[in-house]
Amino acid sequence: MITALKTLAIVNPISGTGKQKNIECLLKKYLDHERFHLQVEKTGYAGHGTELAKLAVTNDFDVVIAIGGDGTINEIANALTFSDVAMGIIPCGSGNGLARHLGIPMNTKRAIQCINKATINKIDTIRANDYRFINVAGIGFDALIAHEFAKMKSRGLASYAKAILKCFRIFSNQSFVLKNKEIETIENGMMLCFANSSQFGNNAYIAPSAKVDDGKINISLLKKPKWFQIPVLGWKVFTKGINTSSLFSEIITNEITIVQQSDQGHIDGEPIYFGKEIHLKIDPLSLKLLA
Ligand SMILES: Nc1ncnc2c1ncn2[C@@H]1O[C@H](COP(=O)(O)OP(=O)(O)OP(=O)(O)O)[C@@H](O)[C@H]1O
Repeated sequence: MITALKTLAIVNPISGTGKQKNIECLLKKYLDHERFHLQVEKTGYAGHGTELAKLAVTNDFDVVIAIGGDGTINEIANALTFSDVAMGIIPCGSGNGLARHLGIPMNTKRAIQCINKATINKIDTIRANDYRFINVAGIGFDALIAHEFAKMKSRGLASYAKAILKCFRIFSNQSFVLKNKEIETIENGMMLCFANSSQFGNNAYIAPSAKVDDGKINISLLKKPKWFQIPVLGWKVFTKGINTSSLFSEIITNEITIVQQSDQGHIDGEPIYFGKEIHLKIDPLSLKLLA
């Protein structure tokens, strides 16, 4: 007899636009209960996902399913990295960058059916000072957007677009120092992104060649476009072609130190403070993923 995998589903009730309201019914109906012995918990506050996932590790769970967006996934991944517990994903966020990169369906029923057939593989995680992330973090313009977006009353794509427009008007290029064993350079740009996966979310590709299991961090530098360059740049971002833009350059490495002018940053769209100096290091294949 095959024993069912001890599984905890962690639902973020405030992520995205509320697709997860019906999640318990859908899990009951479509999850393979012979393969997964399921318990469901909801997060009650920011950071709760990490606490619940840590409990799952100490209580010998086999799988934790993150139900939310990249912020929820990141909280859970932080607790599961270097453990034997695998993370599954049912995307219910606003951007769902990692889920889209991994090809997980945005439709909840189909995402559950994918989990039924999924296998366990390992992916990289990235350490940035005291933080760890698995999708995309950054400094500069996108960090400012994350801080601005956090102040807004409503989430979703329209609010995000509003935050982008507001920040674009006030933001100018910054200088970033990048140094490791191979390079030491000062670059001017609008933003510097640290990518494990290829996209921010909503199929906005900032690092088209990034892979989550290659042991590398893709550092993408984007210079501020002139207003007339925005339509083409936007089209390139959403068609995986940003690497053909003259405003884009990339460093691919496993470890690097970056010095910025501000102390702001973001991880998977959540505003944080990295400080002026950021040490980035990849931890190859440090997280088990059920996908
Ligand atoms: N009950 C809660 N109340 C308030 N905040 C919460 C609660 N539970 C979790 N959170 C926080 O909500 C944040 C946003 O969630 P999440 O990133 O999953 O959704 P999203 O921003 O809509 O999606 P995406 O990141 O894919 O764009 C998480 O970083 C988490 O810390």
